[in-house]
Amino acid sequence: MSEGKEKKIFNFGLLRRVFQFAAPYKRRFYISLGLAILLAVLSPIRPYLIQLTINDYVKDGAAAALVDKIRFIDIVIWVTVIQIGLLLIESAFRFWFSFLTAWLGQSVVKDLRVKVYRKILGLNLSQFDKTPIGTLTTRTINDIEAINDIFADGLIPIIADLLSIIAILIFMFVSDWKLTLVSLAPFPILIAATYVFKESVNKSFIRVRNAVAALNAFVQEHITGMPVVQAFAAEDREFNKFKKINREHRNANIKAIFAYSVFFPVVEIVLAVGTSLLVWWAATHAMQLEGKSAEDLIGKMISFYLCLNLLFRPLRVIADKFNVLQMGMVASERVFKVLDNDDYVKKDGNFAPEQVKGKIEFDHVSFAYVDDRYVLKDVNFKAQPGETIAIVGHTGSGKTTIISLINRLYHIQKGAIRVDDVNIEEFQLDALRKNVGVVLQDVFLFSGSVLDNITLRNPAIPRERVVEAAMLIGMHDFIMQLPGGYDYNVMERGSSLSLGQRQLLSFIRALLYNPSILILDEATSSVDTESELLIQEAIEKLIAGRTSIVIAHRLSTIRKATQIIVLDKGEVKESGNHEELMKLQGFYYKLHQMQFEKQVQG
Ligand SMILES: Nc1ncnc2c1ncn2[C@@H]1O[C@H](COP(=O)(O)OP(=O)(O)OP(=O)(O)O)[C@@H](O)[C@H]1O
Repeated sequence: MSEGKEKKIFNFGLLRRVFQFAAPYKRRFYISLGLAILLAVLSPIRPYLIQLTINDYVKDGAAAALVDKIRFIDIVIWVTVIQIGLLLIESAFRFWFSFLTAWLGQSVVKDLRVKVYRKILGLNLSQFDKTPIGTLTTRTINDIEAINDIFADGLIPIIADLLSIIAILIFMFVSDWKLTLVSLAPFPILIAATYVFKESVNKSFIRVRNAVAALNAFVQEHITGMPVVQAFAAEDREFNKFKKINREHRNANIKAIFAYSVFFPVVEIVLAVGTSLLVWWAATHAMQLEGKSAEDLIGKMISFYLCLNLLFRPLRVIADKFNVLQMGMVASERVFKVLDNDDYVKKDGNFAPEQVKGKIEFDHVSFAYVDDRYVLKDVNFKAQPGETIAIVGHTGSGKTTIISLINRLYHIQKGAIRVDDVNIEEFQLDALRKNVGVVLQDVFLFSGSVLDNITLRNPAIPRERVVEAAMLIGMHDFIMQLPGGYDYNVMERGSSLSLGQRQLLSFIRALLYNPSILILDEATSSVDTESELLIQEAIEKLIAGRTSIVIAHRLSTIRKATQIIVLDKGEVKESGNHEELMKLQGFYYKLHQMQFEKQVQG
């Protein structure tokens, strides 16, 4: 996002939308606003009481002390008790106010995060191709946290501070406008300093945030890619890059700290000058006045001194709060962009069969991931229930794309894909996907137990069925050898298991869900002969009785396929069974010689 956009503070539409999320907590929201008003009204009372006490009791009391010492002491004690009482009430309200605004912020954050995550879960896969993972993580974690600050440290506290500033100013002006003007004479300096400070801190904050994002992205990426870094002995180079990003992070923070270090002494100096002017004016004028007027002025001077302190307290932090508000607004704009993304998977079909028979048809299908760069061109094929279709072709020919389209991970631009003669667009998405089992080459495992990874935490699948399926696939003995067996904790992304083992686990998963259609992307990695046999047998068991579409890398799978589709640059070059295609001596024949014959030799 450009910095120009970051500057936009008061986008009221945006603010209104943020506050709509507080609607379920309306009562607490209004209570916090009420408290803000109450605190504002309370703020000038203490200075006023002091003024009153000094004017009406202390100076009179001095005279009265000669007459009625006991009565004078009584009054002073009472005034002190009232002062303490007021302070306690104010503190209690302030605690309630801070707690409520923080509570509101956290509740809004909780609701928003659920909404954003639900949205992310439903986004079309093409969105994940376009948006880096780090960005979506930032939206769900950091940006939403910044929205919390709009409530806890932003708008409502700013309203509370402004109201108390206004209340104190009114009191001061009503009490003595000349004295007010004199003591506030250095204020324009403060306003200018606040403005400069706000701008400078804001710029530093943007730099800090970018630096944090860069640090996060760098560490995340390099820990994931550590095998590559170490294998290519790139540690030193990467370490130096890290140091550079880290230095930028420190520099950005130091800029912000510098602004704070200049601003706070400036505030203190302005306060001191204001106080000196107040004392100087009151003292010189008191000397020129006589009797009651002179004594009143002294009372006012003391209460104004308190007022100045009360004024400066919110002023010191208001610039900071404006920054927090501004950050929150920028963050909310980004979060709403995710919420407003209408490229989500539309579950609009209503055909929801329990179990499909498994007929698949690609009817003149053309597809492009981006604009009109078609990666599949006019693809046609049919698979009858129970048949196995093997897709072969060079790398980048569109094999993975074909299998991604069957369960509607992407929408096709031209043609139609039908399952049981019904266009897949007319299926209810869940129903379609329940019928299409997918086993990918790079099996993604979540951190959790082997059992959790097989069932995907579906409580409807009992452990016994998992064991049964594992036995059928031939994985049971292997799993039992792991420490903890089915409860063995698979590390993040399954790195503690080999590629072949991971694929076998996902075979068990597919078998359990018992889909009528199976999509299988065979792992290309070479495994030892024993595992190879295990995998071959498992594949046979897996595809038996289902319509299977296999991106085949094994000659054994290809030979057994009912039909082989030969893809080249997104087009079907040839199709038929192994014998037919070999006889043709065309594209498949050459591919076979190049890719598969070495398997026979090997
Ligand atoms: N998410 C994506 N966004 C944009 N283009 C993509 C995307 N995925 C694949 N492509 C492009 O589509 C074309 C077909 O890719 P696909 O992954 O289907 O090939 P493949 O035959 O499965 O290759 P391989 O055998 O290497 O897995 C390639 O040119 C690829 O660059």
